[in-house]
Amino acid sequence: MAQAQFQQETSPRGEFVRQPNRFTGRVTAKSTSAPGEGPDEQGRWPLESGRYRLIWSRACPWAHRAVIVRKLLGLEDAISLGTVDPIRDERGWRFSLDPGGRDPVLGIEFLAEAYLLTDPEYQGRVTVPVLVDTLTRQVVTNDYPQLTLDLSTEWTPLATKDPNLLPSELRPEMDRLMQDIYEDVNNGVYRCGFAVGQEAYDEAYSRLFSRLDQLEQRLSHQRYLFGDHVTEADVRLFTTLVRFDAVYHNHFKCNRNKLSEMPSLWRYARDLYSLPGFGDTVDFDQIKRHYYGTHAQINPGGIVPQGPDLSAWTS
Ligand SMILES: N[C@@H](CCC(=O)N[C@@H](CS)C(=O)NCC(=O)O)C(=O)O
Repeated sequence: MAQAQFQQETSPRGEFVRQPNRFTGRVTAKSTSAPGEGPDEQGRWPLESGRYRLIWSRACPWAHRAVIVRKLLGLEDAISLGTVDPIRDERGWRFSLDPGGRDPVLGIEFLAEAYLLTDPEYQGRVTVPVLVDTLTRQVVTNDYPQLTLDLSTEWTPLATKDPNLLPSELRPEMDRLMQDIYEDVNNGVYRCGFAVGQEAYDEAYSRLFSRLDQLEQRLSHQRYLFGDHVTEADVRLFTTLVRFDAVYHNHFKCNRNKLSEMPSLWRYARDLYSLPGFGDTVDFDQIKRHYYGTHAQINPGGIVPQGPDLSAWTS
């Protein structure tokens, strides 16, 4: 069997099995801690404007969704944003885009510093997105699915916009659809790309395209996943779709067809792209350089392809 990109996260059958999210702290107005204090007995950090810093990579779909939701909710002043270099070196994500190579607020060079300060025994991958407490430089959470749900629900007192991304009457159906989209599409493209067994790849590929066919059908008669209103489910699907033709189709072998060959999904993704918070947070150059440049088992030479032509996203 071929060498896996992430040995620790590969099953004996060659499937990619994503590591669990190590840090699961939550920021909420329900915390009984005073401002400036750490989490209360139930692990709840106090809600404070300007205290927490979201770290993202422009390349990463999981981090991208947090940045979109933060913007849609108008939380930019409440939660500051730090950006890592799309190319990791052997020490992982680094702040080499910042002057002096350090995050200007946290003062660290590598994201791993915050992880190890919080858990000196941490041995997993150091991932984005992550919410960091600027007072202690401790990681609050890298639990990206909970993070965006909390932005919509627990951060309401600091939000300056109310896009209603999680309409309560739709929640049960949204949760089911978001789970299907996670398994087959968001994580499905990684299960294709990081599979090191033919069967594991075939299964992930078939689930990915069956789910995309289903979504194509759904979107043939409605503008967004839940009608005329953008919800968090759209944010979650968008961050994978916008990377599809640029990287997943080729680099992760998700190549039955391009997104641009699925008319409803293509119309839908470009519609979202045109909305504030979506297209203006996409950086195709960093996306391509990250994927093609950092997965040595998949693309040993690190060559970043010139194509495809992405101009249709904006035309
Ligand atoms: N936190 C999640 C997902 C987030 C994630 O995988 N982010 C990627 C970027 S898209 C990352 O930070 N990878 C770092 C690495 O692979 O070393 C996980 O632990 O699997």
